[in-house]
Amino acid sequence: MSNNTQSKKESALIAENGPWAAVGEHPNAITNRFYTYERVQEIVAFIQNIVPAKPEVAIICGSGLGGLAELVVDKVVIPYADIPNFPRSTVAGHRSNLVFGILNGISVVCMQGRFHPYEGYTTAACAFPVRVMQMLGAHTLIVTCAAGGVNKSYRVGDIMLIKDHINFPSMAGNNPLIGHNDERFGKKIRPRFPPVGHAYDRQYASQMKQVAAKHNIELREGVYCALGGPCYETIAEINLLRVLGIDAVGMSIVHEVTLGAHCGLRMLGLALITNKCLFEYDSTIEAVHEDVIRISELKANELQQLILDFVGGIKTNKT
Ligand SMILES: O=P(O)(O)O[C@H]1O[C@H](CO)[C@@H](O)[C@H]1O
Ligand SMILES: Nc1nc2[nH]cnc2c(=O)[nH]1
Repeated sequence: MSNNTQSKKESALIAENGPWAAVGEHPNAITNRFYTYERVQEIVAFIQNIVPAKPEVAIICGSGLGGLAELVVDKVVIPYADIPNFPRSTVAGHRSNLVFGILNGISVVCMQGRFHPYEGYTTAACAFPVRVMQMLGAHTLIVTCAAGGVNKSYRVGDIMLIKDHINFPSMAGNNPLIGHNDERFGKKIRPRFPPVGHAYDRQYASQMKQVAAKHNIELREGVYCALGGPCYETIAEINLLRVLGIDAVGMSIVHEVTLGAHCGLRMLGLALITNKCLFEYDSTIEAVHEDVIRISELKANELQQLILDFVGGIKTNKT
């Protein structure tokens, strides 16, 4: 039996039995059972009925960064609430829309609002839209986020190109790929053990550096780490992260990039440093989400400029 036929059979069984049939399994295994290949296909078909054009680039907008989607022209907006089986964003600073259209000459889909594990979604549910966007036609994924600056030299408002990440939830056994490995996701056969050592595309990273230099925008480059949240970090945790060589901390991105790697997307990540993390016990400042959104919105223009130009470069490379 070919891998494909086996995947189809397993997926049909899973769809038939539903998530309740998986009681006792890892929670992400249950969610993988819910967002089967067929269910993702149904969502894709629903969207294609509304937007026949294929997006080439998928963009996930972080906290307070949804304004990027406003720059899209010839826009078609699909609220998550209208899409069967699509989750909703429940966090301030995240709208709940898929925005399709043209950004600097290239066909894009923007997630105006993402899902985080602390909202009660498993990492697999948080990340499954990546598969939807890939199946719609995207070959590139740009992830953006707000993050706390762990690196002592970082300033509020800095933009960090994500060189690599540390996926703490995954290291603790919470990876969105846990459960059935449906090899039909992605263009090629997708492995049980996908490599993520070069998840962030090196050519894209160097193109982004050139774009930043052109605009005279200082770009940091560093390692992002995701924790489960929703608490911000203790002082001891931040000091631990620093010892580990982490530059910025957040509660997103890593599960999205994991599914992106699994289905063969080229990826670029940008983190906006919205606050400096606490290092000292006599410090009186604490991170607050309202400040995170305020800083994101304040600095959104620069980030948008970088992405706009970068996306234009993808178009140029193609011609
Ligand atoms: O990563 P994004 O979605 O930008 O949001 C970041 O900001 C929120 C905390 O203020 C957390 O959700 C964290 O992950
Ligand atoms: N975990 C975490 N996420 C953030 N998102 C924005 N700032 C922060 C922060 O300081 N810590």
